[in-house]
Amino acid sequence: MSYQQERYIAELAVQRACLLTQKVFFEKAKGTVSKDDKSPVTIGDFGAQALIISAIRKNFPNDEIVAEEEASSLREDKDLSAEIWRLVKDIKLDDAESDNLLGGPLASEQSMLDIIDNGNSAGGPKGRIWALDPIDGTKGFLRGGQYAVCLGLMVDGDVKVGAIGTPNLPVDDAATIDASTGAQQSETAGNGVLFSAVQGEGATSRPLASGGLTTSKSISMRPVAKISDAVFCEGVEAAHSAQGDNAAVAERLGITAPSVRLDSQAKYCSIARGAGDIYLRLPVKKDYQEKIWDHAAGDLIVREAGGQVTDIYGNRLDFSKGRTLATNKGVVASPKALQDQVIDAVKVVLKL
Ligand SMILES: Nc1ncnc2c1ncn2[C@@H]1O[C@H](COP(=O)(O)O)[C@@H](O)[C@H]1OP(=O)(O)O
Ligand SMILES: [Mg+2]
Repeated sequence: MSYQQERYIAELAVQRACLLTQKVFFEKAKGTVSKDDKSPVTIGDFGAQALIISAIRKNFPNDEIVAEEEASSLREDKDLSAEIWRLVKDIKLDDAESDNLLGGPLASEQSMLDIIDNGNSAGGPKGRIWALDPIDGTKGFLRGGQYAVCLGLMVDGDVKVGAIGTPNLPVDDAATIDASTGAQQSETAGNGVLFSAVQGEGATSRPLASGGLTTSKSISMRPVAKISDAVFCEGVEAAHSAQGDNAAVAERLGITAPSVRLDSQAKYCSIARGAGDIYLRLPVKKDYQEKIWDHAAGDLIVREAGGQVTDIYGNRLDFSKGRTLATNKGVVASPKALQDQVIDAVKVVLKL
């Protein structure tokens, strides 16, 4: 079966949620709140989750959803809830027909709270389950750097559809990202990309601001003749991946170019279109279990662009174990032909 309808709805739902996150950023985060104020993240996270789940409920009422947030704290904070509702109720896509496909606006603040709690599935190996991260890369979001709205559909534990909106990545697939600055503001013309993939049918990108699938272009990883010429990506946050170990792996591979640091699943998206080649996420804490919503969409997009995605042992990420990747440790992604070499280097560095 083809999942084009699911992809279409996922793209539009992510696109609409990105509009909300951008509005929150420009209203709340940019210059007006201190770095310690996490409220823009909270508002954007809950609002984007409500918008995306309502679109899934409208189109695929029987599907389950694993999403990062739940609304109990929001039910106790009436001011915050009202603030989120103020933003959520007015967000719509420019194109009315597309907006109708998503079911139009939510009915009330109460239904928004109820919808948020639809993301409480336990996940698992059976059935149709969506994995949603409404704002991945919250630190990047607050900085005006990279963040992503991520949605994947798993069927019987296998990722079939992925859609990722990256409001601050350059539209141009050939644009290189400056390793030292990374972040790009969304108010700059030419930023905002929507990536998507269907299993067996390739990966695409299109400008976030455009509608529909007609403008999508196929994307693929960059051919790398010599592994020492590869560019590697990693997270900005030292707490999320072991940057020293990442660097040691790169050194073993003969890579001398500095890493490109980006927050969020924008890393998967970047290597999928050839802006960078290898994504290393070597564990900092031995007992940390990666969450499925942090990887489902990106895993598929990279594999459909010609890459391989595994954990540090070379095992594919297993999305059938519940809300976390309970049987995997870390993430390593690269062009298929290079993956064995990269994993060998990882094993030496981590003494596996
Ligand atoms: N110790 C950790 N190891 C790996 N990832 C982590 C860790 N702690 C949090 N994360 C997750 O890393 C993601 C961001 O990744 P990146 O650094 O690549 O942008 C977030 O979703 C965050 O989850 P959470 O939102 O639950 O804190
Ligand atoms: Mg996340």
